Amino acid sequence: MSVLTAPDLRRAAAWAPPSEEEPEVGILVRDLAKRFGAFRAVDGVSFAVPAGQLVALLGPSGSGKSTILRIIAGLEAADSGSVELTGEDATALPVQRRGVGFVFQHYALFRHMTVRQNIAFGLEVQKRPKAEVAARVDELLELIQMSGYAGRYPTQLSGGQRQRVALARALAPRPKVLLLDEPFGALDARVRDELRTWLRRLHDEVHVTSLFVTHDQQEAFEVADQVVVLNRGRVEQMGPPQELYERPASPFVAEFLGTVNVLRGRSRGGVAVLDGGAVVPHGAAEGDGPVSVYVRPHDLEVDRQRNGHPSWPGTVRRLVPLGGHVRLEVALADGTEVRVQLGRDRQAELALSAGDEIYITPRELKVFHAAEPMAPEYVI
Ligand SMILES: Nc1ncnc2c1ncn2[C@@H]1O[C@H](COP(=O)(O)OP(=O)(O)OP(=O)(O)O)[C@@H](O)[C@H]1O
Repeated sequence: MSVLTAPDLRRAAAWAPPSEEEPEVGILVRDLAKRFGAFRAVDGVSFAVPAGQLVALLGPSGSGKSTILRIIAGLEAADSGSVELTGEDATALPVQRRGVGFVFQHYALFRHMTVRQNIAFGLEVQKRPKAEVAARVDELLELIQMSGYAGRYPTQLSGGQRQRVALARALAPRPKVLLLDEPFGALDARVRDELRTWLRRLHDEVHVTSLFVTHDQQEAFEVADQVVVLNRGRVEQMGPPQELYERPASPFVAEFLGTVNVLRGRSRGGVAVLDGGAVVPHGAAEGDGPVSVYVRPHDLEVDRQRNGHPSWPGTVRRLVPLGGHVRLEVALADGTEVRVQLGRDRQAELALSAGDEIYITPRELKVFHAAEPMAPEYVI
């Protein structure tokens, strides 16, 4: 998380927008590295944000997200690596010449300025003609659906409204790229949810290349065209949300993106034998040795009898009704607990209750070799 100061913003807003056509890559970072003392906060990070896309930087706390964003903005200098913004090498450019707009969680609006004055701020620093400023502010007020609030002060707004104004203020000078650092992090869950939907719609209208930092997987999935997953200052994987979810490149990505059952076993000749004795045919992990099998709760089918496919016998320990589906907690033969997500209709057919003996069949699973390096699958 970062805190921007008023001088930071003033410097950034002095940038004058270019008029040339947009290139294909909005943001390109190559081999970025940054240490704080002996600690490697960013450790060889490369990724590209295609022009006009909204990309999320997703990772746990301390994975280096904000540091990367600050390096792209020019608020922090990298030890090595490069940053290109819309095709131009920006590595050595000062913040005011980068053409970036920021929205940060903890950067409050200027309290002594009205909504209109806050949005106009960047344009006034650029000394734009008054009529142009007024027209642009009106346009943005409409875009953020706050035309009726132009004369209010920040203290007279809700948290969600303030962040909308912060976004309009960042967009006013038509930045090349927009950088958002947990912009909804301080808001309550319901408002957060509304603002995500709103941000996605807004982005579909303005198409400004945007990089969005979040530690919340659901937020990244709802808002972003693509997600860059970070872990300990390194990129684990990048891709469209569904692809990451369905084809995680590492155990970290599989575990970070939603609930997953992890079963241990040994692989030999393309077949894994789990510690409990269950057998998993696969072709995924090369070689023999210890493996971890990752399977999502909704990728497990349940039957009362063996169904002809390799299945794992287990006992239902608990059923938790969760509206549209039921969560089963199942103990396998060796006592391993597995979570299964069962559709309401399927539960109506099976009428399961605690203590029932069942067979579960994985539809989809991913096998990782214990020795498999957690290397990113993609590198620019
Ligand atoms: N100025 C600094 N001096 C020393 N250490 C720092 C500094 N800035 C960041 N760090 C450390 O670098 C690591 C990465 O920080 P960063 O803020 O980039 O992570 P993050 O993924 O954005 O985390 P969060 O979601 O908690 O903000 C953290 O361990 C942090 O303590």
